[in-house]
Amino acid sequence: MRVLKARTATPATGSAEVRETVERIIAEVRARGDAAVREYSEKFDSWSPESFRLTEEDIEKTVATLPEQVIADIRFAQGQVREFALRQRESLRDVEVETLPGVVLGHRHIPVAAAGAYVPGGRYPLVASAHMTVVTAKVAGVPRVAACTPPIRGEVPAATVAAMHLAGADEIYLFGGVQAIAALACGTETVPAVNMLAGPGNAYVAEAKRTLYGEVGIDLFAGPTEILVVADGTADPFTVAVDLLSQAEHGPDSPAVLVSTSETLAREAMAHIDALLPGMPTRDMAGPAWRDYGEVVVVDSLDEAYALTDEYSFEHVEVLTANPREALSVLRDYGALFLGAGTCVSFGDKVIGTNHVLPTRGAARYTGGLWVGKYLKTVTYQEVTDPASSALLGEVCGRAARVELFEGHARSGDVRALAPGQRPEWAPRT
Ligand SMILES: NC(=O)c1ccc[n+]([C@@H]2O[C@H](COP(=O)([O-])OP(=O)(O)OC[C@H]3O[C@@H](n4cnc5c(N)ncnc54)[C@H](O)[C@@H]3O)[C@@H](O)[C@H]2O)c1
Ligand SMILES: N[C@H](CO)Cc1c[nH]c[nH+]1
Ligand SMILES: [Zn+2]
Repeated sequence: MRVLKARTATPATGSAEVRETVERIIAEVRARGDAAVREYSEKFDSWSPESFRLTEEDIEKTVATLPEQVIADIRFAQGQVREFALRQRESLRDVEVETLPGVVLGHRHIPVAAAGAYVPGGRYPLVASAHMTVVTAKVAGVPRVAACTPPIRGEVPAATVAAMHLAGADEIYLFGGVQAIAALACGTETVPAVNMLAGPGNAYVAEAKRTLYGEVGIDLFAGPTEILVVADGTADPFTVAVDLLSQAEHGPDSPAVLVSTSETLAREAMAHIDALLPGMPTRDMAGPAWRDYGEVVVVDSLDEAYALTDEYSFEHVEVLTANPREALSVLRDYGALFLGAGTCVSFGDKVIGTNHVLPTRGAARYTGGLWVGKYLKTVTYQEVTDPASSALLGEVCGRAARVELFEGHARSGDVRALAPGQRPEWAPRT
């Protein structure tokens, strides 16, 4: 393995500075509600409207400002996301089985009653995150979806508001950052609390969700964007360079990694990046990201490339090789996989229909991305209608509980093992 370019910085996600800031803002919002939300919104976003929640009239006026093509494209993307989410929902069957005569065990998928959908907006208006969070929640059957996004440079992000509205959001708030996450999780005088939070965000937003987990549910840890490209000598180095920069532009803390079996391709891709960066309108993000978090590694075989890719456990993995589909059965740890040159991470981000809210910072080792299943609670139930089965279970339960020294549990089993009218020997004589 040869490293042609190494990263020079460590991401701030989860750093002491981020954790302290997050804890302070959450404590303030918990203690002082709307007043604290307003203070932090003023401080970080120069934003202090009369009400953070948009009225129906505000929403209609905002949607009306947008060109028809923008609305049509939002509808197209939401149609793709909805279609895939519906199919995924259909794949989740309720289960009911009889494991012994008259012993019925089952599970049901019940949507959470209220979900918060965070749509990022600090640097870019992430319109598509509204499709991913709100459409998916609605397909899951969540009755109340409260969506929020920060203003973008002091302006209402009109396309994001339209996307939230068209996706079916029940409430739309214009606030962002930790204060928004805390308001939705803890509730304030004007923001009813939700049961679960979903959506991506910067290091502060991701850390806020992690901190509040337990008090509310969260979808997953979805922080600053990451991309890893696996390429062999058949890949186009220009496409490799363009795709790496496509995600580096998210922010100066977005890692972009190339793992290649071809040193020639790797060097050509690096040269293209150097040539492309100065003319890129988003070079202020992509430039530092590539400089500090860009990596290029040359490996001896695709097997080595796949092993290294699993080690990185990145959010996005593009496979640009002669036989990209091979990676599907080999790779284990990634958020989303993009097979072949016909597609790219940007398709997943915007239009193709898979969800772009994905695990970062190694979370792909234990979870996939957002999907309908994340908004559902899989709960079990049981019923025993055959007295003989109830008696059998009671006997085994009594013995098993006494092995664990749980006399109270054992007695619940005992009473099911008795004939009608019988009393256990441990029952007090009256
Ligand atoms: N993993 C995923 O699925 C995924 C998907 C889309 C986007 N993303 C990531 O989402 C992020 C979006 O970040 P963003 O910043 O543009 O928008 P954001 O909405 O996540 O964060 C903006 C908010 O951060 C707060 N903030 C900014 N500086 C702060 C500070 N110093 N202290 C406390 N709070 C502060 C502000 O209140 C602001 O409203 C990017 O990192 C992007 O890569 C991830
Ligand atoms: N790449 C992001 C996920 O990390 C999603 C996104 C939306 N728009 C642009 N990008
Ligand atoms: Zn992106």
